[in-house]
Amino acid sequence: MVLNPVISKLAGKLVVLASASPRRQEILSNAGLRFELVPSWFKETLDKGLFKAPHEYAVETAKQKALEVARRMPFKHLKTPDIVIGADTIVTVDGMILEKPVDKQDAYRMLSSLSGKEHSVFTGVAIILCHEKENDEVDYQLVHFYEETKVKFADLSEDMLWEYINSGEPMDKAGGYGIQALGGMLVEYVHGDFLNVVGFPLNHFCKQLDMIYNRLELESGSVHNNGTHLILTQPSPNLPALSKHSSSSGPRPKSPSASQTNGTQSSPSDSPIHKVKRKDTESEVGESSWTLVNSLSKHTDDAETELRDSENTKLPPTTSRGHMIGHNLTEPEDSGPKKEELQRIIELMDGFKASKALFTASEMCVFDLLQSQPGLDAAQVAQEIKASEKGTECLLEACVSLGLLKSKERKYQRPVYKNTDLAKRFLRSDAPFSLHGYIQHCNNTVWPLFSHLESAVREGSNQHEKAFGKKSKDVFQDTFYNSQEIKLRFMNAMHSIAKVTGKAIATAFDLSRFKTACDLGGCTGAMAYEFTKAHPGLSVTVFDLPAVVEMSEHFHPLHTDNRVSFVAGDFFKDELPKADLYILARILHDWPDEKVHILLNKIADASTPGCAVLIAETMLDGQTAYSTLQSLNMLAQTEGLERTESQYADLLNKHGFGDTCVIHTKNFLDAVIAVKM
Ligand SMILES: Cc1cn([C@@H]2O[C@H](COP(=O)(O)OP(=O)(O)OP(=O)(O)O)[C@@H](O)[C@H]2O)c(=O)[nH]c1=O
Repeated sequence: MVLNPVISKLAGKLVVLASASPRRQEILSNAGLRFELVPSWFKETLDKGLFKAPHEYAVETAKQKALEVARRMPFKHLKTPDIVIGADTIVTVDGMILEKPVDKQDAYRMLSSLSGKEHSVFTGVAIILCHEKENDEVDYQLVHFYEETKVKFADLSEDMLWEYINSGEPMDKAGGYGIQALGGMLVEYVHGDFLNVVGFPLNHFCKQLDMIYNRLELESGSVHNNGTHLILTQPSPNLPALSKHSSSSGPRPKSPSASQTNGTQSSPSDSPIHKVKRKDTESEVGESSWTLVNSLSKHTDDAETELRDSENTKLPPTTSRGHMIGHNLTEPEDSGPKKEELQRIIELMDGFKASKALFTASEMCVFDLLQSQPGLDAAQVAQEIKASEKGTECLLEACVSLGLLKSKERKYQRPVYKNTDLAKRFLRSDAPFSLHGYIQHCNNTVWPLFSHLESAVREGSNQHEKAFGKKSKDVFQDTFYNSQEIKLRFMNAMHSIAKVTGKAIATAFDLSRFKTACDLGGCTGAMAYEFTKAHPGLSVTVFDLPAVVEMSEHFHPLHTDNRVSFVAGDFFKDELPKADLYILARILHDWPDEKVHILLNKIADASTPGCAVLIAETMLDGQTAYSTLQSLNMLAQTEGLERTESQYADLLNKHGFGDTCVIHTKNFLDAVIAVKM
């Protein structure tokens, strides 16, 4: 194809877009690129002060986003991509770098600083070429560039500013505006690539791909693997585009990575060639936007450390399949356990004690009591909760050390206790975001099941029989909805989680084109109400078992919304209500693939092209302790398991749902939406 000779060169390669930006996804898929979506977890927190120019910051952030995904995929997705693309868009005005606003005030600050002025939009792009070697190691090769576009805003009145901010559009966009939508009305002129402002400089990207796949190979045949690390030898000096981009990309970034490079010798800045030396490999590379990832080793190691630090585990470097490499056979002499090491292990061993202290205080209504009567001492609390003084004092002190209560020492008197803000927000039973119901479920159901975790792991199945003396064919019918008391407790638990996560899920995607939704297994309707709150044109039918629907009215909000209705039925057996959008929030993780297929098949039958499925689950891609432990939880508790975003995409694909888009909401749940083709 003449129009995209480069894009077609990528056919058959595993191209990964390391971005959650729907605009980048759209620009690249409109260009005919087929890619897998793996949003980066790299946090955009590089110190801007370390960069000489704003574009260097954007390029470095793009690199780190792409590298994080390139390094994660072989472990977490068990496949190595061929190419990973990362990007970062920033707006600069008056020497400031503007990223996405954190709230409305921040959006106001950004937009008023742009009013009546010209500003620059920079998008940094990183392309990582991954080469898997026979020994399972992966070589990375990095190409990066940036594009600048100048944009001039008209003078913005206060009314315009606030109307625009209240439209919600600014919140996920650099500089607080979207030129492709309502924000276009604020713009007087654009000099440069429009798509660069939207989030991805497509033209420049195609030129870079052309360089990688066409000219470079043709003109110098120079991409080769020397057996140790992939080296890009000096590009032919008569590659005009390369040198042109090199100058348009500015000098090699003096980012922290470049300055801290281990074993890299930079040549004088006027020389087009510098040497890269690593281990026993030496080669020359042309000065351009080409950089060897190996020469970024310090920074990538930093990125890796950052990831692992968040899990508080330090591991030696690993290969793509997780084997340890670079390990000396003879261990260095052990200087004895370090305090932090021991502390980490002890924290893990004691985790269950902390959980049980929280459950106990919650079950004994300590947080409710201290909310209504703050400042009680241990004896007074003991009297109120009808418990021993000694035991109560131990429990209160444990809660203080866990950050759930505050204590105030008094001279010659016993300390008094109050809730911390955390307890006020989440632990008292009447708080809007109360997790009291979920904590009760954890204490009464999950705890006994988890005490049989070893059996669950050995047998690969739930532990209801061992924990509750009852074999269950269907955990919902036989256990959770078996008695009124247990059913209410379970519904309370689901209600509290839906209230805490509902808004993030309801606002994860633009759902304005949908008029009707059906929340399958929507329980008390808490999630449905969040959807109708967020989308004024949407009506939601909650579809759940008759036993659930008959109790749901106990949970309806004071001001009921007639756009939420309830229909009783079994989604495996009965006909599903017709809807444009089917919501499955924390449903699929309860079931094995066979049952998920039955349900998705029924949804596909009820859907016409353009209808969509929205799945809200904790996705394993995060590999946070929360998601992996939640998977163990599903093992011990249900027939299901947690899955990765690509597993959900595959399941949906099999039933004719495509154009999958994933959002990590930074709340308990992630969201995937896919459209019926
Ligand atoms: C100026 C402008 C920006 N954007 C969006 O702003 C986000 C920038 O943020 P980012 O950090 O570069 O990307 P992200 O959205 O966080 O995604 P990720 O790649 O995962 O970091 C991107 O979305 C862009 O489209 C628009 O949609 N229109 C505009 O006119």
